[in-house]
Amino acid sequence: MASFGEEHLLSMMASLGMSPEDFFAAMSQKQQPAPQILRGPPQISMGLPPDEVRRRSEELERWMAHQRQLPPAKPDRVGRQMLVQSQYASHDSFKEKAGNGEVQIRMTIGGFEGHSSKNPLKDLSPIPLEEMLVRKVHVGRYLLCRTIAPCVRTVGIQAIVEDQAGTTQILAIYNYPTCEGSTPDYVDELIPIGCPMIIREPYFRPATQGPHPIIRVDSPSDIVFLEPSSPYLRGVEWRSGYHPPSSPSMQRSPEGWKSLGNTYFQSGKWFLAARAYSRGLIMDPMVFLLYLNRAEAYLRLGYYSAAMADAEHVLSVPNVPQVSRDKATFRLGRALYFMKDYLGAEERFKAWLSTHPDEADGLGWIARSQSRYRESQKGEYDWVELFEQHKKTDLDVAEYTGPVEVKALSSYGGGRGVVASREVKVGELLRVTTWLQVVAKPFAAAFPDSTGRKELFVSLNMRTKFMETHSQTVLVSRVIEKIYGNPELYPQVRGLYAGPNAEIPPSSYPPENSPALGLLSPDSVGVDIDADLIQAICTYNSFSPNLEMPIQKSDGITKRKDSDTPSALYLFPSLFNHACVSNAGWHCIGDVMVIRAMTNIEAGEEITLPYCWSVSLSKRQERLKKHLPRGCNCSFCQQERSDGAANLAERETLVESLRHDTVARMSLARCRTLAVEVAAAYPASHDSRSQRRIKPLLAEAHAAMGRKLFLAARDGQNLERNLMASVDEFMKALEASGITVNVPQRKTKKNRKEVKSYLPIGTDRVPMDYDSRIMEMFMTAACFVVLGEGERAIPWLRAGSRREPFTLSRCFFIDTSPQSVMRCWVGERRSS
Ligand SMILES: C[S@@+](CC[C@H](N)C(=O)[O-])C[C@H]1O[C@@H](n2cnc3c(N)ncnc32)[C@H](O)[C@@H]1O
Repeated sequence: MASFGEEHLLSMMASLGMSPEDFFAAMSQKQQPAPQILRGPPQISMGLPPDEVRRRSEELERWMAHQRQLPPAKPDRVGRQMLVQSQYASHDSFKEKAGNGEVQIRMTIGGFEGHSSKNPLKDLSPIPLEEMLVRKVHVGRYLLCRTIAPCVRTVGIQAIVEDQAGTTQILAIYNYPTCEGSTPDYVDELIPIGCPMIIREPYFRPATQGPHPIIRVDSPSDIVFLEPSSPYLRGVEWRSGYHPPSSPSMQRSPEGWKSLGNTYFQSGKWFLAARAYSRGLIMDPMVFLLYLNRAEAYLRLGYYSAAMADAEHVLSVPNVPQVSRDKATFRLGRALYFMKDYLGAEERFKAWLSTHPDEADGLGWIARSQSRYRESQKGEYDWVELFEQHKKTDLDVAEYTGPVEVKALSSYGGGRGVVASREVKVGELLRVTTWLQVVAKPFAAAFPDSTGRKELFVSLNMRTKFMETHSQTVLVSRVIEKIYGNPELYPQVRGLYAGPNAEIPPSSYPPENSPALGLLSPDSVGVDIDADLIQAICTYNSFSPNLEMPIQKSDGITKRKDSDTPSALYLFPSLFNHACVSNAGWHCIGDVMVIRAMTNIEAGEEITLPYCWSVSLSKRQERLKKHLPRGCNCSFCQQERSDGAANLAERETLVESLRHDTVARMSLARCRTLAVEVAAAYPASHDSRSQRRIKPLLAEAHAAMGRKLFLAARDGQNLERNLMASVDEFMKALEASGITVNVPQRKTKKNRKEVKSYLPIGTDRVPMDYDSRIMEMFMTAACFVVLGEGERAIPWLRAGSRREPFTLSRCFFIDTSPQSVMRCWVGERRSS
């Protein structure tokens, strides 16, 4: 029974539509203590400025350190009725908000006090809730409990559970498969009332966002949902009764489970379907149709090794009718395809086609398998076809790794890096045979989704003390789900660098083949997933795939439409170390990452990538902080620093003046003096005779000047003079970026062919800021077209549209014909 006070509180929470956790969090926010007293944790909320986020994170860290020193203690118990009623109120509110189509904004804290069990369930002994202590991981024990109220989607899933003795507690389950964006109805079916479960080595976490401790499960491998005949339920009695009120009834036959599974399948609830088929199989493992159906459900979920195992099982059973064998063969082919066994897949599709000669589907799959095999073996891609699909976030492409190998490089965090296994030349993809190329698909990815999102996450990453976007937040649970469904891939993720406080990973990658583990059933994964480790790995290895977007015309400036930051974990690309001016570069087409040489590379030379780029030294250091807490020391940064503090400070100021919006408002005269000021901030005495120095800020200044002159000409001011001056500035911009500008060749009878393919730029180096420089090449061409010198324009169009992926991707969005350049000029003039 709830006391009068409790009832009062209850009705207040219900009227506010708040769960006890939310309610107490809100209350403690109002009564936030002074930091030094450490009476309660600081509250982290959205919209705090970065400095304040850092300050509160540090305070939270101190608070947790203080908590760790305290002995474990009995929690204050909240009455059963109060918990259940407020959970129902939250559930109603959850349903109402979902019904109204409201986007649920959720905030969480990651990289902090996580716990995942590593001991097998068979070695654990039960513990009742009454014995569990706050601030303690109950190593060697397991909690048997069941839900007594509907579950509610919060950041994870919030449940109210009871143990056999009827003691109740709030349970928060994070990172459970298929929960992202789930509706109230789905959650009701995923974890129904009365659902019995086991929590391995439960952690009773002190409240961080409210005074109420909770049992917190971070890893889906720590929770085992029990089917009715589980040995862990044998002889178990529940003090509160056989079934909690409102618990759904269970199927009683394999056929019942099959038909329930089919109903789930038809409504796209593949996880629930796979679970229903599994329960049918527990009742009768001889029903091969349940394996066959489950294989399809696993395929839809992306649990490929499990799908393969089920399809293979059906094919191994004697006397299975041909129609089912065919289905199993086709499903096996698809599973193998997505497991990158393209030859195996092709074989299965051919076998399938032999019994279905009229089905076009089979031919399509055979062709896809053959293309993927070619790509994976030779690195031959149809780039144009790929760029055409650039908006997709799941391109059908095979991975390829060129002449590179992982080597122990002890000076780096993680102790490894990637080196060239033979000499590599930068150059045109289709002509040069010794190019470097790595093409990778993400292990898991999250892209901003403007349509139909039901929830928006923001998280505080306690490792970096930065707020993370929705995509960065959900990436962690997507990686966990991929491992859940494909446990044999876990070693490849676990072998990545997990930060300075984690174990040093093995020096080789990928790890030696360990015996393949499959998913046992949707309710039980055969591998212990360390959720905290995955969070760390995502922190130190994820990329933000810079989706290709059409270059938009506006003062010649490249603009992208992205408003959120996509986030993806790539496996092999995670092994490359950083250099600001690197010898290789990366970019993405859809979710496909392409890594290519930016300069010629010697055999054995380390290959580096830029993790980020900015012309500002301080901005680069700020962005690299989580990787390089003591700052980047690459040769380019060293060279920049050698210019001295005064020049660097001056350049930081000038970076601000060179922002595109500022330049757009600037007069031509001011822009000219700005270019002079920038040039002066690079002391000529530091220029090397043998090598042209890269001066990215100077490149920006010249490019800005060139654009100003171009616009002045377009506006009718000294057309010829301004266009020639504009070309001159563009040339200076290219040179400041490190591009060699070639003297045009004279046409003679002998070299007519060479002149036809002549490139006005050197091809031995692709600069960091190539995106911008391509624009200048096209604008140079435009200048020549307008000046009536089409012949001189053509080499610049050729230069800007070189047939290699980095440039091709840009050109794909631009019509590079002289007519189009002309049209663009006339159009801009009219609109101005
Ligand atoms: C994505 S991992 C790169 C591969 C890593 N070295 C490994 O062994 O797995 C990123 C981490 O490598 C280290 N690292 C990368 N570039 C570095 C650099 N230029 N200097 C020092 N450490 C670097 C940092 O510890 C960084 O957090």
